[in-house]
Amino acid sequence: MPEMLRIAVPNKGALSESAAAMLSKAGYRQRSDTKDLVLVDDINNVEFYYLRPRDIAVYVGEGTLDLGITGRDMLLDSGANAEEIMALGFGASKFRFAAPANGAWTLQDLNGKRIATSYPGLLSDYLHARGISARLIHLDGAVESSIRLGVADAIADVVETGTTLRKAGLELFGDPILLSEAILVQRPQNRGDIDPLALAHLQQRLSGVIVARDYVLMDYDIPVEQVEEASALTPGLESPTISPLAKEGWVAVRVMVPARGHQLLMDHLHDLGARGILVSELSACRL
Ligand SMILES: Nc1ncnc2c1ncn2[C@@H]1O[C@H](COP(=O)(O)OP(=O)(O)OP(=O)(O)O)[C@@H](O)[C@H]1O
Ligand SMILES: O=P(O)(O)OC[C@H]1O[C@H](OP(=O)(O)OP(=O)(O)O)[C@H](O)[C@@H]1O
Ligand SMILES: [Mg+2]
Repeated sequence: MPEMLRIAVPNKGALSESAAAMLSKAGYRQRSDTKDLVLVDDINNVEFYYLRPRDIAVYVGEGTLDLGITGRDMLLDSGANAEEIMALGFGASKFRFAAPANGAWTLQDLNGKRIATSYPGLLSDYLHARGISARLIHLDGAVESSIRLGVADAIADVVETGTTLRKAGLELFGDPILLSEAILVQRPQNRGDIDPLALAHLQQRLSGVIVARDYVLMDYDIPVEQVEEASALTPGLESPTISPLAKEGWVAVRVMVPARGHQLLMDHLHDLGARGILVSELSACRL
């Protein structure tokens, strides 16, 4: 039996529920009590450690744990030696500058100013690379209040919908500093090997969940003369499966299509002459 894979999972915060849900869909046991710190999944030979997402890159970077789920922004901010190996398609956010509305700020205006942030590592790398010298004010959270309260002139913070910024009377400026999402990280190669087969299975399972989330399975019948045009609309991931139908001159097509916009696709296929168009949700897949 190879050694148990040890995986860190966010214990709370913006990423924790989606991370646990993704692992459950991928067939792994997850904790039922949010106070549990460790969970052993014997069947899959995996041990899950529930940790603060900010600390996960540190544990994995030090090689104490094999793998972890965290935010790309948190990995880069930590400066830890963990390596991003897969984007997980949830927990998307932008890391951006903001300042009081109508101030018409530019990046260069930050020279000599105070910038509040919970991500000082990420921010100082960015400013340094652009030759901007500013004073960083490191706060734990609720960074949007720092300007009104007089400890900063501008902020660099996580923005998802932008609601928090607007409520604080702030507006964005400059390009996004970073586009972040939840990622899978692995420990550096020089900190010991990860069983390659176990890692491949984990990644295949997670990819399967991502694809099952973003695609649906579509079946339709169509006259042979129209099948080429229909296939161009529904090329599938590799290519559509086309089978003969008992009805002369017709074929059946089975193909995966993006979940987003599939109703519009059904309109177009129907206009082309397709009939019996069925859509089924995917619960899992392995490509
Ligand atoms: N709306 C959001 N608010 C905060 N973080 C978000 C949001 N959407 C996605 N994220 C991502 O989630 C991660 C932050 O997670 P979390 O909320 O646990 O951190 P935290 O703000 O430091 O913790 P806490 O708020 O519990 O003190 C980052 O990778 C961030 O990019
Ligand atoms: O663009 P929005 O959708 O408004 O989301 C972004 C806000 O949410 C997060 O705060 P959180 O609730 O994690 O509190 P914190 O600042 O104390 O971490 C983040 O730090 C922003 O303040
Ligand atoms: Mg937060």
